Amino acid sequence: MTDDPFENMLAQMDRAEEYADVDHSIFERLKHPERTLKVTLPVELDSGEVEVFEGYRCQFDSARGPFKGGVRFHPSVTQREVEALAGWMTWKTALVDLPYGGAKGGVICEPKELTQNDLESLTRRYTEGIRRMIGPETDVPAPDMNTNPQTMAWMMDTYSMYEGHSIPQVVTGKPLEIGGTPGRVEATGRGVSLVTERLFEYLDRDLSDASIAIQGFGNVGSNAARLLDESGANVVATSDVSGAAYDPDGLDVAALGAHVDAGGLIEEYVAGEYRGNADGSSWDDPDAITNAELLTLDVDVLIPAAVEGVITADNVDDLRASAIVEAANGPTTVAADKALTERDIQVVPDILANAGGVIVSYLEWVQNAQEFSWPLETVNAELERRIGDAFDKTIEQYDAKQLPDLRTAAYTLALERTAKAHEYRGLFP
Ligand SMILES: NC(=O)C1=CN([C@@H]2O[C@H](COP(=O)(O)OP(=O)(O)OC[C@H]3O[C@@H](n4cnc5c(N)ncnc54)[C@H](O)[C@@H]3O)[C@@H](O)[C@H]2O)C=CC1
Ligand SMILES: O=C(O)CCC(=O)C(=O)O
Repeated sequence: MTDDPFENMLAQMDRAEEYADVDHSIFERLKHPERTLKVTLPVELDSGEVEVFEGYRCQFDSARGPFKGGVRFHPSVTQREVEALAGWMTWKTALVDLPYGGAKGGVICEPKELTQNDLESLTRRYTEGIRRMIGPETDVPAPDMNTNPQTMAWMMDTYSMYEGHSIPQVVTGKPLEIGGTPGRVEATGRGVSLVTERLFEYLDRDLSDASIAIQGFGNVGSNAARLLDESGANVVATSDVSGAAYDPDGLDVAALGAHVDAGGLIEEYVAGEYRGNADGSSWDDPDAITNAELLTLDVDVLIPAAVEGVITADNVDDLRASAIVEAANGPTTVAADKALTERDIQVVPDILANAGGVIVSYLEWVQNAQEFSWPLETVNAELERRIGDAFDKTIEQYDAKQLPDLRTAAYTLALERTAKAHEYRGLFP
């Protein structure tokens, strides 16, 4: 089996093809990104050195509307990864029925080693590099790993400088003060929490009795943990790149959030070096475990919310969770997926589970176009309606067609919708 996320995305498509009502020639067309731009980004760092970074923007498919997708800053970014992520964006926007195609961007860098000035210079350089590709009607970036509202503000400002006037809707996930929407920062985590609740309703199980392990405590993982904790579930483990914290009686999610917001690592938290209150003392005393151990905990729900390719043929037999909700993009390889299906472990696929972010990005974009702003309650209600509807349609497809798993159900819907758009538009000769 391959570690290449693009091959994994193609293999997921192949698994769905036999059940999807899609002409094989159009299906073959859907396996190729429309275009990928590679940019070279020389940046003068605060240290005085000039470092040359590399970045990408892949526009995968635009049959259903403008390209849409986040920008990732991470040392392991590759062109293939960005192309896989752009493909997943295409299936995600189709599944949740947004009038968008799919795109993704990435810059190879280690943000932890860069100052705030360095990050601003790099972001502006990257935006300049891809600015002929993006635009409010063509391709609309958003945050992903290691990027945030501040990154989007720099992108919006750089793009606007070249255009000569402010164009807020060129990116989503902006700060509120420059056209962001309430609810975007926590939207992906909120969607993960809503989808987990729906899954438990569908399985006729009680979420308030459930134990949950979440790999990754960044934007998505921490918000999912907070909202699931608030809904009564028991978050027993979480992690970051430094390691994992585990307490079978349940973690103090609020304390962990305060620690991480103050710049703390999970390995410091489990060592008792707590940054959340003035005297540095911690009242939570979890065990230190590894990220690998977190994945195999005996829990009701496992939520991978960090990087792709963490559930593989090598560890799938050791997994003990009875359900998996994929908050990260592409956390499960196809080989592992088949094993999970055979073991009857329900997996809510990434293109459904983490779609809350792009749904609220769409709501931000619509508000920008209308030059009108909505209150948080309206945004959250619309998020719940849209992700709930996509969940129900995926379940209907799964039950009606007796499909092997929820990913196949989600992919058949997404592929059929995207193929239909190609047929109507006549992009297929
Ligand atoms: N931010 C968003 O709105 C969306 C994000 N996603 C996906 O969710 C995942 C997480 O994204 P964010 O929370 O935005 O990123 P983030 O940068 O805010 O947080 C990432 C978290 O994962 C941890 N991490 C990184 N590498 C790791 C590793 N090798 N092992 C264990 N933990 C590791 C980090 O320490 C951090 O806690 C990604 O797969 C991303 O593509 C999906 C949809 C939308
Ligand atoms: O909010 C968006 O437009 C895209 C978020 C994203 O990158 C993702 O869903 O993977």
